[in-house]
Formats: sequence, structure tokens, C-alpha cells
Amino acid sequence: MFRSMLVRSTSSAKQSLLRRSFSSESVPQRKVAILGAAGGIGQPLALLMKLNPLVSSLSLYDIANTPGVAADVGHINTRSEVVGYMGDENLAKALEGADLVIIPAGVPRKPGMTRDDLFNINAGIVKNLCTAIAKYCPHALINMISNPVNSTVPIAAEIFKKAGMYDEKKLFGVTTLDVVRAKTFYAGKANVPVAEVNVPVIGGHAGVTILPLFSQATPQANLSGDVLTALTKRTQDGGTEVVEAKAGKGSATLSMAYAGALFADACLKGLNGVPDVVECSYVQSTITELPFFASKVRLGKNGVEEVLDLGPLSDFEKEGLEALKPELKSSIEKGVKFANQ
Ligand SMILES: NC(=O)c1ccc[n+]([C@@H]2O[C@H](COP(=O)([O-])OP(=O)(O)OC[C@H]3O[C@@H](n4cnc5c(N)ncnc54)[C@H](O)[C@@H]3O)[C@@H](O)[C@H]2O)c1
Ligand SMILES: O=C(O)C[C@H](O)C(=O)O
Repeated sequence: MFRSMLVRSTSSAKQSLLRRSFSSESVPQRKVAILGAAGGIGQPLALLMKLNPLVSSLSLYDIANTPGVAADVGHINTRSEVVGYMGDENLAKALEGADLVIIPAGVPRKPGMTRDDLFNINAGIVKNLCTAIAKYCPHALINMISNPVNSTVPIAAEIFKKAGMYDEKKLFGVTTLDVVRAKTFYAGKANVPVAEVNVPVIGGHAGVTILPLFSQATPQANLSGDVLTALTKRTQDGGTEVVEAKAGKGSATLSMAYAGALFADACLKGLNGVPDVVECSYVQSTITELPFFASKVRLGKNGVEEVLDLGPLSDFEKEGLEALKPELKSSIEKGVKFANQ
């Protein structure tokens, strides 16, 4: 996105030189596939990935409506070639050669529902898509957005284990939206520029399993215990806030597309060897007794390079950590059981 702005502002000789070195030397070819690309998240995510100069091929897959989305996004004059694929019979072509697969396929919540209420429909969708991934692009990084993330990531891991290609370094639950929200809400209360804010968010991606670590937030601010409690609750309930505001028309799509694009960009940078790319994500983990856990992760050429430890927690956060474990454990077990039925 930034590179294309640079190209436009230079002379045409320089432009073609830049384009040549840009496309063939400095930036590797990367195919990104979005599964669920015609949905509320999928469409703006397709747009944002089309703007990403690290992408050379953008594969848009859905069970319906992908030709229109692909034709529309494909007219944007950025690096990537866009191809739309519709229906199960085209899934193999959508996946072949993918370096990164982003999965926002599945149903969203309506008011009154929990993310776990989506399990019955979305678990089956994720299972089928992951079975195809195992066959057609077993070396791709996977960014799982479909809810309930606390269970869909363990489902994917089990499907991949059965297929004999599971690599725990390549499977990510996307929790970036929790970080995006924590940064926004914190900046408002701390009265600091939002662009400078960093807040790790650990645990999982549902209710109390979302645990922002405001004690580690930067820039530091002297916020009262009551304010920190309210900020924590608002971050945990951020998804519900949007579901209620949309009043039956779905859940977060635009902020999620932004968050998904940020995380995908970080994964691509890691694949391309950019050093010190660190993002929070829900991954296979040994930093607590739970087999999957969200924390800061260093991304590299093979996906997860290092799962970073949690750092110092306040007493309030230590309590939150203990409180989230039973729910997260049972969501993980539910996913594992489903995949092995
Ligand atoms: N991880 C997060 O932070 C986060 C944030 C927001 C939403 N979500 C989740 O993302 C999912 C999608 O949300 P949305 O608002 O885009 O929903 P949506 O209903 O607008 O779009 C979902 C898309 O998935 C497609 N789809 C259904 N079955 C499919 C299949 N087998 N293969 C490919 N595509 C299929 C649908 O046709 C639709 O286009 C939901 O489960 C939602 O809860 C996660
Ligand atoms: O809340 C939801 O159901 C969607 C998503 O998980 C979110 O956090 O916005």
C-alpha cells in the first residue's frame, strides 16, 4: 500500500525500475487465500489484502458470491493478481500454492448468543476446510478467525494431526481484534496518542478468557483500579458491544478485517525474514498448563519462532488468569473431542 504510493510519485523510468525490483527481487511471491471471502469480514479483508504489497496472488474462496467480489477487488491497481473461486469443487485450486490461508468462514453471533453457540455450525465448516488445507497446501500458515476461536484452533490442530502434517508453528488463532480494542479503549482513558499504545492481550478469544494486561501497557498511565477493571471488562465484552449495536445484523466485520489484515501482514513479514515481528496470537503453547493459549509470539520464516512468556502480572491480572483457565480448558477439550468423533 505504501510502496504503490511511492511508485506513483516518481518518474516513469524510475517507476518501471522500482516495479521490476519490487516484483522479482526484493519482495517474494506470496499467495494468500481467504476462505469465506464474500462475507462481512471476507470482503473488507480481501480489500485490505489487495492493498498489501507483500501479496502477489490473492485467492478468494467462498461457497457463494466470490466472482463479484473478485471482479470488484481485482480492478484495484496494486501488485496482486486476484482470482475468485466458488463452491467445494474449486477449493483445491483456491488453496494450491498458498503461503497463508485466512479463515473467516462461518456464521456470526446474534444478540444473546455466546461465541460457543456458533460451535455446532462453525466446527463442521472449519473441519472441512482444514481437511482440504491438509491436502492442498499443507505448508501454509493458517490464520483462524472463525468462532469460537478457543475451539476452532484445537479442531484444526486435530485435523492436521490426523492428516500427518500438523506443524504447531503454522497454526494461529487471530486475537488481534482484542489487542486493537484494548489499545483504543486504553488510549481514551489514559489520554495518550492511540498510535503509540501497546497492550498485550492473553488467554483466549471469548468473554473472560480475553485478558488484557494493562499493567504492561505503554505509554504508562496512572489509572485507578476501578478504571482498569472497567477497561478490562470493556475489552472482554467488545465483541458483544458490536453484536448488540448491530442488532441482529452480525458481529464485528470492519474492525475485524482491519485486525485480520494487520495479523496477516505480520505473518507475511515473518515469512519474508523481517526480524522482531511480535504479535499476540492464540497458539499451541507451554507457557501455562493449557495446550493452547494466546500471548505474545515472535513470528519468523516458519511461523511461530518463539512463544514469549507473560511477563509480570498485577494481582488483578493473576486472578483473571486463574479465572479464565476452566472455560478455556473446556473449550479446547470440546474442539479436540469434536475433531476426533
Ligand atoms: N476472531 C475474531 O476476532 C472474530 C471477529 C469477528 C468475527 N469473527 C467470526 O468470523 C466468522 C465470520 O463472520 P462474518 O461476519 O464474516 O460472517 P458472514 O456470515 O458475513 O460471512 C461468512 C462467510 O462465510 C461463508 N461460508 C460459509 N460456509 C463456508 C464454507 N464451508 N466455505 C467457505 N465459506 C463459507 C459464507 O458464505 C459467508 O460469505 C464468524 O464465525 C464470526 O464469529 C471472529
Ligand atoms: O463477538 C463476536 O461474536 C465476534 C468476534 O469474536 C469479536 O470479538 O468481535
